Amino acid sequence: MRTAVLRSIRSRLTSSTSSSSPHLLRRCYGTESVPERKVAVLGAAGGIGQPLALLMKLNPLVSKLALYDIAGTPGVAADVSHINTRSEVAGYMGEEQLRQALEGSDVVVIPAGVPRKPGMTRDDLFNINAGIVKSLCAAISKYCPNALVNMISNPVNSTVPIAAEVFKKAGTYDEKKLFGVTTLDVVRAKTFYAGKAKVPVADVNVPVVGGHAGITILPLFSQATPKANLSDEEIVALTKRTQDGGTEVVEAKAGKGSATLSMAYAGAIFADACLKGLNGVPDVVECSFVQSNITELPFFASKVKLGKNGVEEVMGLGPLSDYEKQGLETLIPELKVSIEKGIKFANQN
Ligand SMILES: NC(=O)c1ccc[n+]([C@@H]2O[C@H](COP(=O)([O-])OP(=O)(O)OC[C@H]3O[C@@H](n4cnc5c(N)ncnc54)[C@H](O)[C@@H]3O)[C@@H](O)[C@H]2O)c1
Ligand SMILES: O=C(O)C[C@H](O)C(=O)O
Repeated sequence: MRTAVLRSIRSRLTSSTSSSSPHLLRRCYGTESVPERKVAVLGAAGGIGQPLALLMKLNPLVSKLALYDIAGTPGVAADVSHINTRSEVAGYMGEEQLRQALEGSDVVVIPAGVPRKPGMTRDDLFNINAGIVKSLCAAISKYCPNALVNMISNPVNSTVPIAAEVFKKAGTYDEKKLFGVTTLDVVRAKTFYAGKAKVPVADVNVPVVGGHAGITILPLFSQATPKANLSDEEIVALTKRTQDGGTEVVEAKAGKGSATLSMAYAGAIFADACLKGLNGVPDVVECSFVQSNITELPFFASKVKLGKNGVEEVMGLGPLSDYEKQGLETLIPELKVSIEKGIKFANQN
């Protein structure tokens, strides 16, 4: 039973999250040919950090796993390190160990920061998380300026622009290497769509574009596959449930935080896609909030092709339904404000 579960998780992480062929992956990842890759998780002792550390330890593409937090990492690292998989695990605690945690990293995943409580918006986290993200990104620009950065800390619509500004000031900004992790929106859209359309969830694909907060999350159910005959009312309900997915969890947790387990899963899927891209696996595609020129906004989430240098191609939106066109028009002003807030913070503080 235990072996079957582990096999299933590992196969999900190494087979197609994207359009990559499982056969090709198997050929690319014969044990001898897997390159060395270091992944650092910043905020590794938290609600997301701990299950994410577990999932990254199960990922055979990782050879070194650095677990950093301001407290609690020795225990998490000792625990995870006993799992008999490829990567070597090390825990780092406190700012004086941040350099060691980051040096040599290929991918840095950042779930550091405070989560929401009921009644809060993601933007209410800005005052605390903006400063955390800014200082962590300053360290990244010093110690691993070439790493791919996977930003999970909220509000993603502002923390990604903050990171970009910090990297620009340090002279290390590479727009191909900075990603806002919006995979949980895709994970939710797939789950909700499969339930409504009564199709096997493993077969479902749904792009989610825009940003990562409320109406800025725009699932494109008109492009969902397998196709299903859903009514307009059903599409509206699915869209709203995807947009409010985070709040649904925050309310259910009743003051004990926000999504951690589903986020760890989503974060692991996205980090895995980044590693595959770095390793030269072709046609790795995931949605992510990146520097973009597909709309008038400087950052936007859409399908992105990942390659050896990070973003290989920011893909277009594809054909939109009238409902989606309207959603796009409505989200742009809100997303613009969040992006500008992040840029302003980074430049004033
Ligand atoms: N992008 C998404 O889809 C998504 C989904 C869920 C949660 N989130 C966000 O992820 C963040 C973390 O959520 P959580 O539930 O894991 O919170 P948590 O409070 O359980 O864990 C956060 C961890 O960050 C650590 N931390 C704080 N300051 C730090 C610093 N300067 N350096 C390193 N670590 C630091 C804390 O010690 C803690 O262990 C929140 O901002 C939350 O809103 C994003
Ligand atoms: O909703 C939150 O605050 C956390 C996260 O952004 C989510 O979508 O679950």
